[in-house]
Amino acid sequence: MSDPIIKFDKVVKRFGDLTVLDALDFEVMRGEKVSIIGPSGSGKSTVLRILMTLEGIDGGLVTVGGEPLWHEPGPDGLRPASEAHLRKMRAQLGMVFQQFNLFPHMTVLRNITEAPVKVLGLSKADAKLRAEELLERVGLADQAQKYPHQLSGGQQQRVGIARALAMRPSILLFDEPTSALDPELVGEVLNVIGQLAEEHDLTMLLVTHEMRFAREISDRVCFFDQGQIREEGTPEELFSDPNEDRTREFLKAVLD
Ligand SMILES: Nc1ncnc2c1ncn2[C@@H]1O[C@H](COP(=O)(O)OP(=O)(O)OP(=O)(O)O)[C@@H](O)[C@H]1O
Repeated sequence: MSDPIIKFDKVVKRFGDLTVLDALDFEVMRGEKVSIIGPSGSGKSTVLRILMTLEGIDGGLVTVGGEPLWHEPGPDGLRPASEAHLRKMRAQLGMVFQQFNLFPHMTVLRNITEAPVKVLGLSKADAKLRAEELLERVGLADQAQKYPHQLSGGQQQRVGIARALAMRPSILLFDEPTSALDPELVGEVLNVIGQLAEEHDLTMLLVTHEMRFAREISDRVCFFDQGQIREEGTPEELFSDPNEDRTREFLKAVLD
């Protein structure tokens, strides 16, 4: 775990007058499981959306696997990335969204096979095999022919996880994957994410309000505040013995 697979170097992100990321420095090592916690509006989801190439940046450099994400080499140094470069870089990342974002008019199976066929060029038969294995893994082998609206939120989110994994990303991003779920459905989704966290090679970056879960599965927890990492450490350090008053206040508010 010595090689940063994700690196934010003085990254600035603004929405109009609002500076959401303020010269953010942030690294994730290959295979590391990192949770991002922090108050609402502190820029946590923005970090994931930048990595997923859903939002651009206004300054600094993001690298993924050692290559610039939002830039590519040109004759006079780095220039803004082309769509082809973004597409190539995006292939390393998968994202699980808060609102599942499944295609409502496609069956569960098709939701999972669509991108491997269209983007990776897999044959339909191979994509189906891959999808079936993944459905087995998330405990939904018998739901392949259903449509999203026929599933519970927890089941839909497990399809969302299978769909992200079908692209075989080396980095998996989770944006508050349980916050849209009824409380009784949270556990089944956390179980699946917890199993993935045991995979040595997979890098995971998780934005979550589930503090107990973050504590259980993470190698490192980062407390975000006002577009910067205010404090970071092992779960033990951050949750049991935070250094910063701001971290203590936040934890007190969310854990009480
Ligand atoms: N597309 C956008 N246009 C304008 N403002 C935005 C946009 N996306 C995010 N913001 C603002 O940027 C700030 C950071 O948003 P972000 O979603 O990253 O926060 P967050 O820490 O993930 O919060 P939460 O825990 O509530 O999801 C917020 O103030 C948000 O309103």
